[in-house]
Amino acid sequence: MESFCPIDAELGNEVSALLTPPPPSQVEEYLNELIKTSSRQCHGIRVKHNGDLGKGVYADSDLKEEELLLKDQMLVGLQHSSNKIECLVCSFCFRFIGSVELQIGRRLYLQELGVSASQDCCQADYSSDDEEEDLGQCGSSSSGYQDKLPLPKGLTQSLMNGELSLPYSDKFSMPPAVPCPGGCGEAYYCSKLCAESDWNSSHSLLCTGERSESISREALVKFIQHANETNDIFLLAAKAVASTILKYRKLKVTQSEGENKLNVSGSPSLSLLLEAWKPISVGHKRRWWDCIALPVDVESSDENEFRMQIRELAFSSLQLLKEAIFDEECKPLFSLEIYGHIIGMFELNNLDLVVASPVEDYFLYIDDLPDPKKKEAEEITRPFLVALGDDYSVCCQGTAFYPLQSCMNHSCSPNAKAFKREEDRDGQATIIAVKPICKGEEVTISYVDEDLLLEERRALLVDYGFKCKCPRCVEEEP
Ligand SMILES: C[S@@+](CC[C@H](N)C(=O)[O-])C[C@H]1O[C@@H](n2cnc3c(N)ncnc32)[C@H](O)[C@@H]1O
Repeated sequence: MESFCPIDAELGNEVSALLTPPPPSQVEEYLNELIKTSSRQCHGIRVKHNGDLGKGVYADSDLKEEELLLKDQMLVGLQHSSNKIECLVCSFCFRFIGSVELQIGRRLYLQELGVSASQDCCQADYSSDDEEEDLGQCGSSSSGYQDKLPLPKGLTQSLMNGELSLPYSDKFSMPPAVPCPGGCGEAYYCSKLCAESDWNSSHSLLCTGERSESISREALVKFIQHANETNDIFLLAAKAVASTILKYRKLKVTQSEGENKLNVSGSPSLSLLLEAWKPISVGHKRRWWDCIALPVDVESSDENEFRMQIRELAFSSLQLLKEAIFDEECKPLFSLEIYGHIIGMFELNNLDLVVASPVEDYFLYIDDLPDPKKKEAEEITRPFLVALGDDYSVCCQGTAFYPLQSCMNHSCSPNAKAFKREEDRDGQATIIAVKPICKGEEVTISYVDEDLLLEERRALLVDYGFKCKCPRCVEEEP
């Protein structure tokens, strides 16, 4: 039987007010204002509605091939839980942090311990000004010893604590790891600014440390564990809920101070909540369990049951989140309808978050050194390379919602693409023109690999809930 969410029944009007998309003119105004903010580096584009496909991005001037169109800052993003073992990045901007030695040492150390994604792999102190290691807390030491060539005992620790430095690693310097001010020992940052920004935007509610502002740290740990064991998209949904609650509280303080009174109608708390919810309200969304594509191993006769199971999973996650960060004034945010639509929005819009690893650059640099420098350096670096194995450098991988990039519609012969250049070493989305684009033309990207055949592309686009009818698809249709 379907689980019943009492908040959906009790606050049906508030929930539907939150889920009703704002009028197109308001959406365009909000998004075009984002384009104007200088930090986004937008060039010659704007968002407007197109009757059939909802909103889209259009060229506002003639654009050249390879021109940078947009560097979009994420609204919310996360590094996949499994990837946290592979690399240490800033929990806010996703830049690599620490040092080449720390990146390599930490990865080998966790590999040796056999730490898996669902275990806590981040509970070590990497802060630059603290010499003392805190390695004892780091995961299980029971099993899963790597099949790669292990290093002599103590070497990985020497790398991690800075006793051992690798040749030429100073050419690949990274910002020192700043620990979370809340004391969770899980989040690290590239700067105090990123730590503060994350704290203020969502982490103060989602931190499991002593300074956490959640209502129950124990419940929060259970919520995080459940997400790590099932689907880490729940962690992203929690960020969206937490950031809305924190925005609501800030708006309330501003209003009570009498500054900048909001011109709002209806009950004050709903009006404030709608304002706080605005960044999410403009995203295209459907319920997660309605829009998620049926996995290939699920028979179509089992579709209803599959969708029901997804709904139940979301319900379990929501109950855990509610125990951890519930706020009576923001109660509608804890309805299953809202939770399902937030995750559905990620399903339909998110872009993979990828940041290249400086560890790869480091080993390539050593490989390119002239002899005898190369030989000397390799004598020291080779054992580490061998211990790391073929996948010696792994990029940061995650998922993020980008407010402007998510307005770009799909084409199987797109005129733009998401493409990280050499200098793009953080979690922002970079969109580049791949053809000249004329003023007024729609800017499109491909949601799937364009080199696939029509049927393969169509199968993948089912995830986004539409059948592509771009000129290429029409032409290729038998
Ligand atoms: C990332 S959003 C793109 C922006 C969207 N049009 C909006 O209004 O927010 C993806 C959704 O846009 C629609 N869409 C994008 N490209 C499309 C296309 N080529 N044909 C039909 N629908 C498309 C689909 O509903 C898809 O799930």
